[in-house]
Amino acid sequence: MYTFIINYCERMKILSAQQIHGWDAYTIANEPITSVNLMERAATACTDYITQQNFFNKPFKVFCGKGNNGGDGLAVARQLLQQHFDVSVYIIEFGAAGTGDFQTNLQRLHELTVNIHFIQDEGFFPVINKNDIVIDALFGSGLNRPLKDLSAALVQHINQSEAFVISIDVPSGMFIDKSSINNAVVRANVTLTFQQYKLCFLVAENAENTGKLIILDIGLLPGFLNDIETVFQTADAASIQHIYKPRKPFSHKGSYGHALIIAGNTGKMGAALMAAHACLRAGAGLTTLNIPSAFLNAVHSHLPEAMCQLRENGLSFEKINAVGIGPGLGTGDDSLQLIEQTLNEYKLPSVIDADALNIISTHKRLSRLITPGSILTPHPKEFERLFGKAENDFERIDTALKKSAELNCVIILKGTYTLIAQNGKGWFNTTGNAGLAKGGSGDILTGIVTALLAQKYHPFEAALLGVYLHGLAADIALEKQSQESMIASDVVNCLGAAFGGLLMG
Ligand SMILES: NC(=O)C1=CN([C@@H]2O[C@H](COP(=O)(O)OP(=O)(O)OC[C@H]3O[C@@H](n4cnc5c(N)ncnc54)[C@H](O)[C@@H]3O)[C@@H](O)[C@H]2O)[C@@H](O)CC1
Ligand SMILES: [K+]
Repeated sequence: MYTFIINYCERMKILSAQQIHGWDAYTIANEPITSVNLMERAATACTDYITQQNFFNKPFKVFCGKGNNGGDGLAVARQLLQQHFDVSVYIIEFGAAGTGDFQTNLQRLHELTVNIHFIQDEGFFPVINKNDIVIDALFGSGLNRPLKDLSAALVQHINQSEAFVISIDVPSGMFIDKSSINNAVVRANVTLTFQQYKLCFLVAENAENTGKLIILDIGLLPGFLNDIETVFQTADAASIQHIYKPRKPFSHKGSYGHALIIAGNTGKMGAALMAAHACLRAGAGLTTLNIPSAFLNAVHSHLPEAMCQLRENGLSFEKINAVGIGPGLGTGDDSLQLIEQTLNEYKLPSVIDADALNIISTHKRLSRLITPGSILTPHPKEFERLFGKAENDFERIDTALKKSAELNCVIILKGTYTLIAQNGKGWFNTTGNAGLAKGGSGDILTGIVTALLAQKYHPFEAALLGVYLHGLAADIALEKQSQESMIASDVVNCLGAAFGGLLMG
């Protein structure tokens, strides 16, 4: 089994709604701190953020439910009033009593203002002006069913306004760990969430509703995380540093492996060049490109460090430590043959990308030939061609976890927060930026991960480190480029600084 276990990254676990609740309770019991004081700490973190923004004394309209998310909203409203802001509070009324901490905060707020309104039906909705700042504290991690009736109408009312919206913990109506597609969900400009990433913030389908995500530290005790099992984690600098193996002074090119990149075809030779360039820059001892002979001169003039195998002469895996196959290969019969031969003859893990994945999608029998430990690097469209259409991002992620276990492979599902799935568990990468949304980015990722495999990183480590470095290099490229102007070669040229960044943490 190619499962690789990392357990030194406790604080990056992604929790379910129930576990989040458990973490609050653990902190309350063990710090110890009262529940209402923990709420005060969460509210203070929100108020501090809000008051540091340039809202130029605009009026605040704070919308609260009657759970603890609403309690946060009431505490924020009080703290803003204490700082002399103009604050009105609106509480959605379902007839039931609020939670204890909600009631305590309501009492505290009553001592400061009478500007508190209960919304019993749509007639009570206030006019929301363009100039208002809306604080959305209707529902948080306790949401247990889609919003409907009055609460859905209120969310729609907020969304129809042109006001700037700040959601506390989560945009109201959004589920923490499952899809909220087609539900009524607040469309926030900023979401102030507590302590950790939540799964809902890592998927593209929620991006428009989340707006800018700010993670506020509210001092939940890290000890809780030691003993809990999660399906997902994020990869942080500390975990990546553990993976990274610095080069040894008494080493030679043979110490770092020989990578073979099988890529490129007429009209798409750039993909092969970019993958090989990235492979060289990511540290492979030797890099060989398998290409049609017509492009030999192009490779020698652009990448003199790379060696070439001529495709017409067949494939050779002699002394090859890692294969990367697919970028710019095309989907013709010649490529099908190349892939079939690679899957049949090469018995170490490979990186399988782009057209190689597309060919496997149309010749499903090939998936049975994939060597255990191989790394598949689909973007969402390639993923769907391989494994079927998903109803939403959460379903796609779930399929990636299942397929990684079934095929005994690592699956890199590319996206803003790329998922690295292995044996039913998932890691999300947090480096990178929208400058990577461009042709060539995938080709260089294949080159980087192939180079790391050649250097004898475990496939899961190669995937995690490769994706992290790829994103970090893109972040560093922003020092000289914009997200618009950045091209894949800029990212490759920043790999040196990215490796350097690993050492600094
Ligand atoms: N001490 C704590 O437990 C802390 C909790 N915090 C806040 O507490 C929130 C979680 O609070 P709660 O667990 O009380 O939950 P919420 O405040 O998210 O709301 C849950 C309430 O709404 C009801 N509800 C759920 N779905 C509904 C729907 N679709 N329509 C109508 N009503 C619905 C539930 O039955 C429950 O009464 C977090 O998001 C966070 O904002 C923070 O103050 C940090 C500390
Ligand atoms: K909320």
